[in-house]
Amino acid sequence: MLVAILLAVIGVLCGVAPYFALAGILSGLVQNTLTAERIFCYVGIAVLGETLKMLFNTVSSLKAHRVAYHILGNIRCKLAEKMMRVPMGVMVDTPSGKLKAMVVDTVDKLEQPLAHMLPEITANVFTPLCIIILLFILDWRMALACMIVIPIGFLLLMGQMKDYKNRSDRYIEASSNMDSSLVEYVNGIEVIKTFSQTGKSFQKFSDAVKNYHDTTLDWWKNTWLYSALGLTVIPATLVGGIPVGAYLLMQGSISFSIYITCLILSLGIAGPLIQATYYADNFAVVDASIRQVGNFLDEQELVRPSKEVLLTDDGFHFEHVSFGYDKKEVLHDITFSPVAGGKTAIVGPSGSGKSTITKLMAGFWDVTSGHIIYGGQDIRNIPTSQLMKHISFVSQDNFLFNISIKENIRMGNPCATDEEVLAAAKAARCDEFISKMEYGYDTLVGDAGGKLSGGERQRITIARAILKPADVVILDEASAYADPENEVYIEEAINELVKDKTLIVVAHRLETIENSDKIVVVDQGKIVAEGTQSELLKNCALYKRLWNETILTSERKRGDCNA
Ligand SMILES: Nc1ncnc2c1ncn2[C@@H]1O[C@H](COP(=O)(O)OP(=O)(O)OP(=O)(O)O)[C@@H](O)[C@H]1O
Repeated sequence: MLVAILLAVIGVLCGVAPYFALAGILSGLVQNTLTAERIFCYVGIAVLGETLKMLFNTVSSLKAHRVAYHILGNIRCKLAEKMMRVPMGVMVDTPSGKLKAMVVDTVDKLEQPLAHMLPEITANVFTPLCIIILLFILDWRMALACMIVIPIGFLLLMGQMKDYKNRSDRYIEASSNMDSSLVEYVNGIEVIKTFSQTGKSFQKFSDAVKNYHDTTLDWWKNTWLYSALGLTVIPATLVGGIPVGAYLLMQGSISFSIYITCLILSLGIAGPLIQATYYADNFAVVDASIRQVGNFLDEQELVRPSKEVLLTDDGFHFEHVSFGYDKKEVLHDITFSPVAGGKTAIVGPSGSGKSTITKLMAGFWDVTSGHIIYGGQDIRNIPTSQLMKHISFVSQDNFLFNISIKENIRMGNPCATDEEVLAAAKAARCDEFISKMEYGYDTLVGDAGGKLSGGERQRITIARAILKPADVVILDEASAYADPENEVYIEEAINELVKDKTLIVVAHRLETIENSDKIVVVDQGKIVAEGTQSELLKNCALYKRLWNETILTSERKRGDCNA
């Protein structure tokens, strides 16, 4: 960047040459000393100056852009890395449109200032400075006369900086709101159409667009007068220079060539200065953008060590764990141990805290109090990457990346061979439907997305988990894909997944967990009972009620099928 600034300064200095050449021609003309060779020489100086100016500016701009895009790339990578380290809550609570706006648009706003502002502002301030020094060397009275309008013009321009910080904050907020409501509108288009919410949802987006429009217009309404006056006054250097110079000329205290040179040189002050004020505008944008990016980078992280620790076994233990997403506690003093090497089911009414328990095991959030122990260590003392080597987390959200199906499965174990990927897909009962696709395992998920059913997507994510050599499988059992055929396939896939592993399953349909080694019953964030199916049916009224509801639902379903 320093090289870019230096080159820009040299470029600007070269740009002063044509002014000297013009002054030389004019004073030669008036003093009758001009010859054809002199004219040729002056034109040569002017052309050379302009050419060098263009050359230096181009190289400077190239260098500055390279640096700027390097910086933008670094900021974006830092933001993406940060997303991996902040608690999941920060990611869940921030609309995806807002995150997109920050990583793409806010960071993009730094391109202009970085690539242009630093070299050009330096060059544009340096040139007028050189001209002013030259003017003072030529004649200090002419220098003052020419410059008298500049402070007045700047005072007028300063008027537009009134309330600048608030205005630029409002502008960035309005632009980010417009982005996030557009992303929300696009992501939710299916729900919007299904529930005929088109008008209401579109209204939210059009309100955001209107707000952006009003904010921008409001900004210009507040600044245009100051800007117009300032930009008219600053270039008017001749207003002081011509009369004062003429008077000094009549008095005989300056020569005609000094008079003409000063007037022409003074014309070179305003252009770069005005250009510099345009870039100065960017300071507030830089400030607001950096603050927004900085706030995210300063978000508190889940603190984990980087050095791997010794894990003695693959058993989990909850010891007096309490947790709340915000201030409201949702888990209260939970103590239990899933069966190592066996199957533990977590059951309870909706909203009782089952999924939250599993998310805490995967380290997505930190507990408020108490300890979650894995392999003899508090999970806060285990590096995330080490913990994740031991855990496969299969949630209801069957997220597939827009890469080939094969690569989606391979994410479970990047070192797996094609044969291993195929074996996992077969075990997860995916092979049949994948093979029927035109490009088979190489089909891009984006292309196949419309063709994949919810159950098929889930089986692909199970294949991914089968491939991962983890000791513990945490399964947030899906209740959504309950058509009989898929249900059978998914159950078979899950049975393959959990062979010889510790399984912790959040169960919504109790028939699938009746043979568990341990069933933990959760109600309103507390563990109310634990034991086997037969023990709980005897001792736990809540479990008995949930079981009866399950039986009733199954019978109703069977009745429907028979009918
Ligand atoms: N990201 C979140 N931010 C704030 N509150 C949350 C969040 N996720 C869940 N909750 C709240 O925590 C409580 C427990 O939710 P959790 O998802 O663990 O229940 P659950 O038993 O798994 O429910 P379900 O069976 O319906 O999936 C609920 O009151 C829920 O509203």
